[in-house]
Amino acid sequence: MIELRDVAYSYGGGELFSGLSLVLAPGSFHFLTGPSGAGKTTLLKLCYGDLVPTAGEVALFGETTRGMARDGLALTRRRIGVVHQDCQFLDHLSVAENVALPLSVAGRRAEAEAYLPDLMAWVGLNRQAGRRPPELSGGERQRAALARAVIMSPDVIIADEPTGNIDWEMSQRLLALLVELNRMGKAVLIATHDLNLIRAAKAQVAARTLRLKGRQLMMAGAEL
Ligand SMILES: Nc1ncnc2c1ncn2[C@@H]1O[C@H](COP(=O)(O)OP(=O)(O)OP(=O)(O)O)[C@@H](O)[C@H]1O
Repeated sequence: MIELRDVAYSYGGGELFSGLSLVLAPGSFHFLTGPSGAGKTTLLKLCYGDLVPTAGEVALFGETTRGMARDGLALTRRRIGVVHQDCQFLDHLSVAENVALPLSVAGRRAEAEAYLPDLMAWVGLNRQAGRRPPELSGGERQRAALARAVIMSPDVIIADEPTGNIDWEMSQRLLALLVELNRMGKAVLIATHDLNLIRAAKAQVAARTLRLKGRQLMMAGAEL
């Protein structure tokens, strides 16, 4: 579904990484780790077409992102749900309206209304649905961001440090949701520093751990 072939990326200075290849198959579960600044967020952005590689190719559902027209890219991106590191919301809208935003923007407001109650219940936020985003705790924000990422029924979920600022219990809850999505057949890719989270996940799913270090992507050892 997502394939990186011999990819390099540079923001203008030296290359962050090069010769990097990766395939995210349907139903796969990957973690991405590596030191701060190694390029994890950059790699995720390449995977969802927010950045185009400076060398090599990224193919999303069989189509390379280089030269993809804006409309085509926007349509393809609907098949990838992204939970961003800072998970920003529109503070003048309710939590439920924020979660429904991708569907509303796509002109599918009726579907959003039909689907929202179940989705809010699934992430455990029914009681918070009418609140404004600034009233949410860190863990609630992450779950709202996950709900927003899955409302378009994407085939792939990409999450950047989803448990960065939340406690262990809440991390476990978020992980359980991601595992459930994976069991429904969705490919999951999570960038994280949290080795305990990776260990907890490996007890539940066949997750692979990729490590970005020294400009290269490696499969992490069995100790993780
Ligand atoms: N828009 C940008 N312009 C120039 N340099 C950038 C830009 N975004 C990121 N960088 C640089 O690229 C490098 C990799 O950044 P990136 O955010 O991908 O790393 P990361 O592994 O996700 O880090 P962290 O774990 O701290 O979130 C860093 O040195 C960063 O300063």
